[in-house]
Amino acid sequence: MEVRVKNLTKQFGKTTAVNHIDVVFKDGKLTGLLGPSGCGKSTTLYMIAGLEGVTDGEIMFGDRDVTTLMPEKRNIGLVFQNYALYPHMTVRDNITFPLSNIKDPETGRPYSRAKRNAATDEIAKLVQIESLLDRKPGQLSGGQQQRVAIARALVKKPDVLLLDEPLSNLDARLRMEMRSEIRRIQQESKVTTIFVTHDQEEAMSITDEIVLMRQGVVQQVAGAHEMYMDPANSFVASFMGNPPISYVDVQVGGGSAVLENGLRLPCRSDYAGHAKMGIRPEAWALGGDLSVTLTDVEMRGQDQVVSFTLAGQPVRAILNAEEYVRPGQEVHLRLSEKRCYLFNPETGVRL
Ligand SMILES: Nc1ncnc2c1ncn2[C@@H]1O[C@H](COP(=O)(O)OP(=O)(O)OP(=O)(O)O)[C@@H](O)[C@H]1O
Repeated sequence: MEVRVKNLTKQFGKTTAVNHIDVVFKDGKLTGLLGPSGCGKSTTLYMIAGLEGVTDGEIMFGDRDVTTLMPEKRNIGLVFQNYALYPHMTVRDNITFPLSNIKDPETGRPYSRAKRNAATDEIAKLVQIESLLDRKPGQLSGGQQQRVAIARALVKKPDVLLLDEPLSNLDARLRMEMRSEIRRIQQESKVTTIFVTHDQEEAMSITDEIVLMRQGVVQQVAGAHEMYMDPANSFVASFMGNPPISYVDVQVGGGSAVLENGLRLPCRSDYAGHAKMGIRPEAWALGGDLSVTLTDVEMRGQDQVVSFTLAGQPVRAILNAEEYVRPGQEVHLRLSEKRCYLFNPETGVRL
């Protein structure tokens, strides 16, 4: 089911947590709600869930206006970072629990035991916890508990699945595993899913589309590839990618970008004038005619991240690790113009 928010706004006293946003969360897709701490992503999710009232705006699930509906009337599944399973109940009873609160739409009466069990078995198979159904949550690993929480959120076949930083309590290895599991479960169940995270890599790796927010305002809505390759502004360019993009002040014109010290970088653009030039770290390669002195080298195995300055401004580059380089060394680099972007120096808007 498509989720559409129009002019959605949340004010907490003087703080505008969410500032007049318009977003369409596509039917059957996994959308990441991404941004730094405090940008309003959880507040947006809570308003969609009905856990937080709206100050202004509308929330539509398909043709249904749910803006003022109680959470239990919205047919949503929710998963938070602390899974809040019932410790005294078995895994089976935890998963079945949401069905004990609602009526079977086919009969208009409470779900029969047989139907509850069948729904639980089906969802346990989907999230691969069939062998754990008789255990208590305390007898499960963190990843297994999170699978149970997802099963519990999906058992009543919600129209929308809402996940609030569901992986942040897991260790790094488990997080990677559960990332791909959430992707698989979402693709198999085809439930429209909104996934809150502050981790750009997590958002890029599993989502169909990313909504990137800053200070309550949506900066860009795009798939991971487009958002990385074609950022709308310098905030987006800086937020996506690790190591982050570097910036140098330039004067653009005649096929070049000229730095303050007179250094010329290739730059074909229709724009002429002062700009902030963003250079992705992978834009650089060894072997070229630009001479720089390395200030730092971080060996990562498959490649190495080096630092240097251009006209006094710090720049980071990812280089092939085959050639051994060290701090203090002078190296010759070339720049791929395709991975450079021009931004308005005041507003950060892409030129
Ligand atoms: N109940 C509240 N009362 C007052 N201010 C709040 C409340 N909840 C959130 N805020 C404020 O609203 C803004 C957005 O908060 P929100 O939790 O939505 O951000 P977030 O992007 O989810 O951040 P995080 O990743 O840290 O959870 C912040 O400035 C926060 O301090």
